[in-house]
Amino acid sequence: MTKLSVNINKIATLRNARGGNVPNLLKMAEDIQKFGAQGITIHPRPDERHIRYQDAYDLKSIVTTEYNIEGNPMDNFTKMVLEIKPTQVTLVPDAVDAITSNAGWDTVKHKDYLKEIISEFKNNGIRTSIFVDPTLKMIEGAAETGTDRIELYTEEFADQYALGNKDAIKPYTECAVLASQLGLGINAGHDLSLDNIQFFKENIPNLLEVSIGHALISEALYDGIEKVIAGYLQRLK
Ligand SMILES: CC(=O)[C@@H](O)[C@H](O)COP(=O)(O)O
Ligand SMILES: NCC(=O)COP(=O)(O)O
Repeated sequence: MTKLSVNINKIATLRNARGGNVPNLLKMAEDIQKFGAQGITIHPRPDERHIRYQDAYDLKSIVTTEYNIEGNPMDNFTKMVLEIKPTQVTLVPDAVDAITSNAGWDTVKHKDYLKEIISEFKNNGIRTSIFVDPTLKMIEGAAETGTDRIELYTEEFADQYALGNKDAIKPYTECAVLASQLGLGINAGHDLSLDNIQFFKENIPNLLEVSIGHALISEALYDGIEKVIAGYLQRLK
């Protein structure tokens, strides 16, 4: 089975737009789990433009499924993760000012750095995953860091699939096969959606978890809009 971990960054984006507490991030996290999602993912960024560091602490007691915190292991992030002790930390090499994640780790160049930080998280009982592009060399490098899992960076697959290029799955399948052979667990994420998730799942052996946010929250808006408009019209009669 592949677990669905819902990334709630976009709920926080909406909340922050007005400075109040609507939508309520903690209530949404509770409900998302009540509706069956098997995990909650957050990716706090240094400018706290969506998830705030305080949200990460507040969510600790709300997330009763798998709590996955993603980010670049700079000092503040690492301190926070070690204090919260989520189920999993996913390390992403994004720049401080990145609009969104846009690359995986160079697991060869940064092997020693990753080894050190991964062992610190693991010694604290936190499962580790590292965000990687779908290239065999990066998977081999990942295995040498001691990480429990990798997260395949799926933006390229999602872009190509939307253009009708189903062959774009091939490097992901090859990397998943190699990762399994090397004893790595396999997660995936970025731009996965209702359109592409089934094809992705069917072609990736041993896919343990997907984290999905941007498309899922957008789809929830589209799916909910008819009901909400009807509710307003009813009250305006
Ligand atoms: C690692 C990854 O692909 C996601 O965490 C994504 O980067 C979400 O971050 P934003 O919501 O800030 O785009
Ligand atoms: N790790 C990927 C993630 O959490 C969600 O990415 P996206 O669905 O917002 O692109």
